[in-house]
Amino acid sequence: MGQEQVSNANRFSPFISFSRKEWRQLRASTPLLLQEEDLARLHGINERVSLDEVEDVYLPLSRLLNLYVGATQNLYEATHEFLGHTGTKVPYIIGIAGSVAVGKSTTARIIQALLSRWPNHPKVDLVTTDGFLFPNAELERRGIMHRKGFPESYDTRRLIQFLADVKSGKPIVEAPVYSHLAYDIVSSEKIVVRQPDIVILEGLNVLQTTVGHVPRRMNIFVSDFFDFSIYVDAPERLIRQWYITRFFTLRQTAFRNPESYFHRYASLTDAEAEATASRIWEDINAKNLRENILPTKPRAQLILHKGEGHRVQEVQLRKI
Ligand SMILES: Nc1ncnc2c1ncn2[C@@H]1O[C@H](COP(=O)(O)OP(=O)(O)O)[C@@H](O)[C@H]1O
Ligand SMILES: CC(C)(COP(=O)(O)O)[C@@H](O)C(=O)NCCC(=O)O
Repeated sequence: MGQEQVSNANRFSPFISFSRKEWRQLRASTPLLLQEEDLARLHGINERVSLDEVEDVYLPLSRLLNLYVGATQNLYEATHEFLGHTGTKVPYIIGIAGSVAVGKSTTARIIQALLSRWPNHPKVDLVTTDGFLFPNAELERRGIMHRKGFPESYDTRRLIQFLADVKSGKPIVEAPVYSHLAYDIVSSEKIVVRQPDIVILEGLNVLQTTVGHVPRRMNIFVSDFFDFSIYVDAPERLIRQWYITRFFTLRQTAFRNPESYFHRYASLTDAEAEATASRIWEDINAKNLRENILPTKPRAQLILHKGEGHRVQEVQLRKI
């Protein structure tokens, strides 16, 4: 492609692309500096996340989100004034999508920690969509136990009801909880959302509008409730590697717990662990990525493109 064709392609793309260098400069006027305690908190989330990554990628992102939340809060004030002060405060909702093991939950927790430092939105709650998976008993009844994470394994109706309740300003809204240890929904536990300033909803499925190639029967989508959405992206060969590495870590940690659903994996040799993780990756997670997750990428408002070592190399922001 010649130079002119490249710039034409960019002109018609719905996204503006930033190299890491360009993106990090957008943090320049952020008054926020990271304090020792913030760093400790971020390392508590994931000790492998480097300070460079936080400063170059996540601080500019938190600045952008702060501006967007502030603009929405101003719009809300305008509507409130127009209606004669009858409205209730409703949370700003951010969706985070991407493959299993791409780093959605780490990204969500970093963003939660950084956003809660801004005075106009200190209360930031995090909800994951795994709580909205059908319980194992129901998945078994439907014969789809091997399809966990695929669109049909979620109670999407319930997820949409949850979001509708949060967005209508209901004072207390409950979300169900999934345990990776039990590999099932824990019916005795709930996450309680009490009108926070921001809700981050993280999960594979948050930008989906179809089940496979068939449009969903409901004409309302999870993403209809989002004020902003992020897709965490990386080449499949890297995500596969991260999935296998995480499986090895779990073999030495969580799987050792006799209560773990996958306790039997704790005694696998390295070669067996590699083969088992590769098989689960190929049969379930890679398939789901190709068929149901990757096609939702262009629907996001912002895409984080990761490379080796989870380093974000490029950021794409949707033009308004
Ligand atoms: N920014 C990052 N830097 C280093 N390691 C990361 C980063 N994000 C995620 N990881 C690692 O990658 C793996 C997958 O991350 P996780 O957040 O659990 O993914 P997901 O929620 O998408 O399944 C984990 O082992 C995690 O420690
Ligand atoms: C629970 C998950 C479906 C992820 O759910 P999410 O929070 O993204 O909705 C996934 O982590 C999972 O367990 N998949 C099943 C295959 C596997 O064990 O990797």
